[in-house]
Amino acid sequence: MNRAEKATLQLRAVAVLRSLKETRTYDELSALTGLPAGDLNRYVNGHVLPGAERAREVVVDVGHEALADELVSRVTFDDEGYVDNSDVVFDQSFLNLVAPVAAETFEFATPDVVLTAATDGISLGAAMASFFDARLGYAKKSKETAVEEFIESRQRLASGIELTYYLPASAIEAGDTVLVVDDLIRSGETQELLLDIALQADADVGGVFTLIAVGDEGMDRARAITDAPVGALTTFDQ
Ligand SMILES: O=P(O)(O)OC[C@H]1O[C@H](OP(=O)(O)OP(=O)(O)O)[C@H](O)[C@@H]1O
Ligand SMILES: Nc1ncnc2[nH]cnc12
Repeated sequence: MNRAEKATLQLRAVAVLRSLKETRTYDELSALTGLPAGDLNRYVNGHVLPGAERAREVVVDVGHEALADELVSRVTFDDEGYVDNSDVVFDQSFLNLVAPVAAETFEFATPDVVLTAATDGISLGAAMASFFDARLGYAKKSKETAVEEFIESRQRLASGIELTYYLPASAIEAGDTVLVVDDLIRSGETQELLLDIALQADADVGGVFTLIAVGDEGMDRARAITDAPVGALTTFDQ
């Protein structure tokens, strides 16, 4: 790890601790992290940075678990098993915290472009793109007006309905590394379309990340298409 990477990791840990501190006392934060309250106070106030090893533990263990718990508390399921995750995808600050945790937890290649599907993937896509200093592209179910060239991918769903996603061709260049993200993966049909778009663009897939996986089907489908890391912040049973 070079100095810049170390500093980045340390600052990610501080961001995680600051966010956890917003709703906790130092004693509570100490109980959650296993770190002394005095150290936490110095980190949160920016007087001292955590060492690299401690920083990694904060981000990967504490940050991941705390965000996953928070996500579970914000998501509801209706009687037919459909997910309402509005309280997550409408909260850009929450998603901004997810980005460093996802980056540190899964070994995604650093992307040039974060690719997602409109509509609900966009806010997570924006958080991930901002974190990686990458461009954001979102495929839509309709053609954007005034755009002339699209990469399109069509699939007949289990229901028999055909689904097509369109991405303006200028969004990805050949050779770009693409991180595919979405708020939710269930069947994996949307992921299959997004990954197909990335492959049509001659891009390299650097990873697939979702906030919520419902069951394993969609994650397995993505893993069958790419060797890159495929990860979820939280997995719910089908
Ligand atoms: O793994 P899958 O079975 O493909 O499901 C996941 C997709 O479904 C939802 O989008 P939806 O198609 O409802 O569009 P929206 O974001 O515009 O609501 C969600 O945002 C994912 O993109
Ligand atoms: N909101 C949702 N919940 C569960 N599965 C889905 N597939 C597409 N949208 C979904």
